[in-house]
Amino acid sequence: MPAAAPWPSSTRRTATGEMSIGGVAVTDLAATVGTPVYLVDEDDMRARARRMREAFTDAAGRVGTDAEVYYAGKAFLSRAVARWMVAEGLRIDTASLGELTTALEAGVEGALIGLHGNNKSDAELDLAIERGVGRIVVDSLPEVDRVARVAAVAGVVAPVMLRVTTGVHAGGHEFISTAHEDQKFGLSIHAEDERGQSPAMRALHAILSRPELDLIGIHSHIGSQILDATGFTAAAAALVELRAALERETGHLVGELDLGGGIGVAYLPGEDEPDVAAFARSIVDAVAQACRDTDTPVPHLSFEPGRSIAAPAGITLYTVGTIKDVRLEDGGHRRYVAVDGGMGDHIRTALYGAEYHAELVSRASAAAPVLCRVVGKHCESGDIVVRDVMLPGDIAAGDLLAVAATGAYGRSMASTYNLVPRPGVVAVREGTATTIVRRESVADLLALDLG
Ligand SMILES: Cc1ncc(COP(=O)(O)O)c(C=O)c1O
Ligand SMILES: N[C@@H](CCCC[NH3+])C(=O)O
Repeated sequence: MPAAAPWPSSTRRTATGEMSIGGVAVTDLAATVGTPVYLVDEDDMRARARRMREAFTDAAGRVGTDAEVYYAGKAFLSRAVARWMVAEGLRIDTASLGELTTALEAGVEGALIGLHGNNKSDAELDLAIERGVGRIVVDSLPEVDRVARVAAVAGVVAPVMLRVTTGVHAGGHEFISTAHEDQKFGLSIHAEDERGQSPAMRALHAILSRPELDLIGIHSHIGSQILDATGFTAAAAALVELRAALERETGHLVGELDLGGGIGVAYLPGEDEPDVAAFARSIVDAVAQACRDTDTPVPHLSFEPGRSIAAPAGITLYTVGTIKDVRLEDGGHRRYVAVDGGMGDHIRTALYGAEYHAELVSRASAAAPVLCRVVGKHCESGDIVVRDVMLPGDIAAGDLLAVAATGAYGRSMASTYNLVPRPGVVAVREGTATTIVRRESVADLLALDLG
């Protein structure tokens, strides 16, 4: 049977066609908090986090090691989300001062936080070291010195990993695939300098030469929205080989390998989500095989999924406004259904050509479906939320429309283009709605404007 639309797990429809999530009717929610609004099914997101942790720890246990899962906060982070993740046994991966501070302010211990960034600020490094962050993922050669200097001033030894690029291409759009060589992240394990050393190996040696740094691991993130494990298994083998080569050259056996995030999700009806347990087993088995091939012990493992935990647990709820039928050059029509948000709260369609699914969720309709394009209210013709979707032909102003699987990279990538304030986020669970991120107001935006 083809997969149903990827709504959060607690999604239901009443006999009158009203959608509810977490036991909360979307019509009640729209009436009380307004639209647009992001909803997150707390139980679904937590269950996804738990399943992810179990999948990787079980897979690791089968090959005699253990694994940690760091939730990638870039997908969507708030203090509540950070607490949910830690309560489910995950740690938090951060990539900016804002994410790091949010995790810390949620009460997450520094030791359970990782810090990424290809151009980390002094403030980020200072805070990470001051709060005893469990790992700083070094992304360049100059950063080796920078982290060592901050650690020296603080009088601590900083735990660091090195982010490397393996040449493996994987994932969706070019902008979200990150381990091919011609991009800004990490250091290549391939390109060699005049001494025959790769930039990654050079940086590993540099880290080992600094007493202020403890090289705890090697990291690779190959991309995002990846639907089969082949890229991960190739990257895993490359990391194990690099680790073995470093041991041969220096005698230092790195304790941990991090394979990054990137597991994909279903965005459309008919798409299947990857089986996380099978995914985890393939990756971990590839590590174990490469360790046998190189005669090295299986390392401790870690992973950084974001999208696969957050995306399907969240939706965006909009109110329909202007509807326009536009005549096309081929004589046909396209129905433009404008909603009260748009590319400000939903940039992935414009940025990556991402595809989404939307439905009328405030009532049932027996009207024949028509091909629609859901657009926003911004001053930009590329302001498209859902490029093509069948909606009932009687869709009208005032109807509520929900877009599925917006829980990751929706609110976290939102902007205030056209000075449109960003929507809030409401967590729903067992009939209760809790605002976890307040809706922005025009007054908030004006408060930044000093005249
Ligand atoms: C270093 C790193 N870790 C983790 C992630 C999370 O990826 P995803 O949300 O695809 O799981 C990303 C983003 O792609 C990343 O750059
Ligand atoms: N922002 C990307 C994912 C992160 C890519 C970079 N790490 C997306 O919406 O798909």
